[in-house]
Amino acid sequence: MIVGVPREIKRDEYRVAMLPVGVDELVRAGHQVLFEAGAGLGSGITDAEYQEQGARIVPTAADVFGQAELIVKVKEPLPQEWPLIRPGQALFTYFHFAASRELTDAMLASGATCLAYETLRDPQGRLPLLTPMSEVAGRMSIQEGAKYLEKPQMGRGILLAGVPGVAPAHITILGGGIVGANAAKIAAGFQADIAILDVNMDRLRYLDDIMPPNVNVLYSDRHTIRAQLKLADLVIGAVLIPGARAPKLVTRQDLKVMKPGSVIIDVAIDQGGCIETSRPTTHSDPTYMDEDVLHYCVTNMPGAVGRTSTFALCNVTLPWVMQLAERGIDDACQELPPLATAVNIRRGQVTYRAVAETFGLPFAN
Ligand SMILES: NC(=O)C1=CN([C@@H]2O[C@H](COP(=O)(O)OP(=O)(O)OC[C@H]3O[C@@H](n4cnc5c(N)ncnc54)[C@H](O)[C@@H]3O)[C@@H](O)[C@H]2O)C=CC1
Ligand SMILES: CC(=O)C(=O)O
Repeated sequence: MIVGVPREIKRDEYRVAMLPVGVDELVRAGHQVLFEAGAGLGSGITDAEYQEQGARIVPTAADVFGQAELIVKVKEPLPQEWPLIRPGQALFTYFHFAASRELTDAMLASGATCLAYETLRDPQGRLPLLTPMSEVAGRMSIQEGAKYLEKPQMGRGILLAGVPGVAPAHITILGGGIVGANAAKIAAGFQADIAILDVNMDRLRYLDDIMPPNVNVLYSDRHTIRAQLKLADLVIGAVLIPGARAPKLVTRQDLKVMKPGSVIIDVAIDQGGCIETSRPTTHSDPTYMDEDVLHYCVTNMPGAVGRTSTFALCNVTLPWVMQLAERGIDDACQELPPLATAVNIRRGQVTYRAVAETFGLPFAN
């Protein structure tokens, strides 16, 4: 199979979808790998390093899309890339379809098979291709929150840890999954005062067992969320209903009870965001003020720490790329149930129920 890796063109996206070891494995198995020139540079990997493993470097994205049967990417294709996608081609990347009707329509029209990293489920029900980036974003959310709570960044002027005689910051984390647990772990190290809210009681019991005493776990309902918003200096949005648009747990009206200059990091923005006032931002222009609350809603947080994130992502994607190349796209998806759960769109039809329901589109099983 010809596998292609284009350069990521999203703003401030420094990840690349394959490491030199991935090229080595594919070439050893008899496949060809095409790389767009410079694709790895944001993560500190040169064309020569890929070439040494047998990759063919081509000058443009059009060369990659024009020849490859399987495109392996990091972020969703952007409008400039849409015309390059061919019917029958397969794309393996983050899509987050529920956040964008335009992207969904474009991929339906393309005739391609779209395998989304974020919905691939393993036999234990976990999301192994989302997990490493959620670990990165969860950990990053606290360092970004700490920065934006500083007064020159428009925050309240609060130090997460406090000092002897002055209370630490209160951090409310909506959703206690991978992002939430990683955010709590880092925030706990800062000695902040933390509450994690979730609707999954088993998860809350588990977090209660493993977290230090400055982390409390609470059941997530309207009243508890509102009570927390009054206390919070920093809110982390970390809920997920896989494949679906994120539920809006906080309305514009709710923000009125928050302290002026408090900060929201809505990590769930890639699925539309869990705060009514959230809208996507970029690393170059990450924040805006609404209702006196500073919002940070960057849709590719791990892109800023591209080198760490590239290694973390490629460690988990490569085995699935190998399966797709070895078995062929359709056979791999029929024979391996986790790959079937990644297929969101196939040849003009929506094949992921939550995406179909989000947009009222027909669902094809
Ligand atoms: N902005 C970015 O760059 C990145 C965003 N993400 C996103 O972060 C979000 C969270 O991801 P993960 O932690 O991996 O998901 P996860 O599935 O591990 O955790 C989500 C949690 O939300 C909980 N939840 C669902 N409904 C809830 C409600 N009403 N109230 C409270 N909790 C609720 C679930 O029970 C679950 O524990 C996803 O949208 C993911 O795509 C992940 C990585 C990077
Ligand atoms: C999960 C995701 O959207 C990202 O890592 O950018």
